[in-house]
Amino acid sequence: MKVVATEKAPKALGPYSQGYVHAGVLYTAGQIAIDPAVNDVTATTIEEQTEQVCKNLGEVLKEAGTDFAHVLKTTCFLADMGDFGAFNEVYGKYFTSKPARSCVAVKTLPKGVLCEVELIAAVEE
Ligand SMILES: C=C(N)C(=O)O
Repeated sequence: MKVVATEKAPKALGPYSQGYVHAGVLYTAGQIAIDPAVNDVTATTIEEQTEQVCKNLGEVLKEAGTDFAHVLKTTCFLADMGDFGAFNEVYGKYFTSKPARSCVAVKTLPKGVLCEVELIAAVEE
């Protein structure tokens, strides 16, 4: 089991890691739209926040030695299901292999953000 940690993605907000690799599989924490350069949420719209989330996940994937093409499953959390279409527009640019997915609306997310995404990906060994 190997912990994944990169300064190119936001630091954990609590007692968790950015990701773990075990048996050739990466499990990430949920990423929210924190810009790691300033350690804060600067994006405001669902489109901007989804971009930042995907960029953050891209850095965690890279650190683990894998990429978006190897993602098996994502779980997406939206603060408002009314954002579903706009979220999908940006999400679809990154997850072009269309991994399995669950998408749910939740009451609130950390730091009051609009979306959070976690994923499971294969890591070539
Ligand atoms: C942002 C998170 N992944 C968390 O608080 O668990």
